Amino acid sequence: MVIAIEVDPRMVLELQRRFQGTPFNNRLKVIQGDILKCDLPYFDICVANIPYQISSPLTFKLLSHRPAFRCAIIMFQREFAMRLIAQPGQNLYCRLSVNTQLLARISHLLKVGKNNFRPPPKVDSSVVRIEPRKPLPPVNFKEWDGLIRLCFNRKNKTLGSIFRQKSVLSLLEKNYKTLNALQLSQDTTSQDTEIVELAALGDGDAEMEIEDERDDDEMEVEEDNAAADKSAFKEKILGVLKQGDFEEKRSSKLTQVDFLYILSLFNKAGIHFS
Ligand SMILES: C[S@@+](CC[C@H](N)C(=O)[O-])C[C@H]1O[C@@H](n2cnc3c(N)ncnc32)[C@H](O)[C@@H]1O
Repeated sequence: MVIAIEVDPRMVLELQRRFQGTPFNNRLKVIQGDILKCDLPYFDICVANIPYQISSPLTFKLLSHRPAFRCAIIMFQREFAMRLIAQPGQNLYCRLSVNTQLLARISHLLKVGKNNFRPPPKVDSSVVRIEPRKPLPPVNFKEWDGLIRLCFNRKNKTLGSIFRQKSVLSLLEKNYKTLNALQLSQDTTSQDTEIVELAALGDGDAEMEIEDERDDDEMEVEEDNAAADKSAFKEKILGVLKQGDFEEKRSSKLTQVDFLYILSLFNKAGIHFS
């Protein structure tokens, strides 16, 4: 059975008209709808000539569909196709390349020049084959994308300089503290919980009083402690990069395996990206 998904009702009618009265008619089901919004049915093979503005969301929608399909043959704008297949060290190697290649094997099948269309569009096209990896690598994809997003924000900088940025350090420190706090709260005994609950029954103003009574010296000590915490955290992050010899490396040259290794080193040190 062939299923066609088409958003434009005129195209739906045209498809149905063309197949009516042919032996293929009862093997074609046309669904009118937006492919990005509808639930995809089970499929084995996908063949698509798509509007190029949905290239990225469609690719990831297909790749997250379960059970995984066997193969997709899709025409994309040439540059998008080149990004999909780009390898470390190539100009177009980017977050899209790393993320799609983690989930699928991608190969370039065919160049389709703009003059093959009437009227010719502004861009050239390419047909690409996408085969989901089976099994998928055992990785938390949210975490993975969090790491890749940071690394490719400035793909030609060294990882050392990316991970020294204040915004990056504070994001990671926030994640680190949140996860530690969650861990702690899971580890607490029921007795501890009771104490916390009882404390919550106390007079809310007590906290205010404590805050008002802190003198300047105490405030300074707290600021010093916070600064020491920050610098210790920075050293922890840089220590992880040094451990894998990644501090001077640039994302534009790193492979899939390198990124998986970096993620595992960070995770082992309790650092998470989502
Ligand atoms: C590049 S044309 C290809 C038309 C035809 N399939 C062909 O190969 O000649 C893209 C088609 O996708 C349809 N389309 C655009 N956005 C869509 C969406 N989000 N979901 C489903 N179909 C969509 C358009 O109406 C159009 O018919």
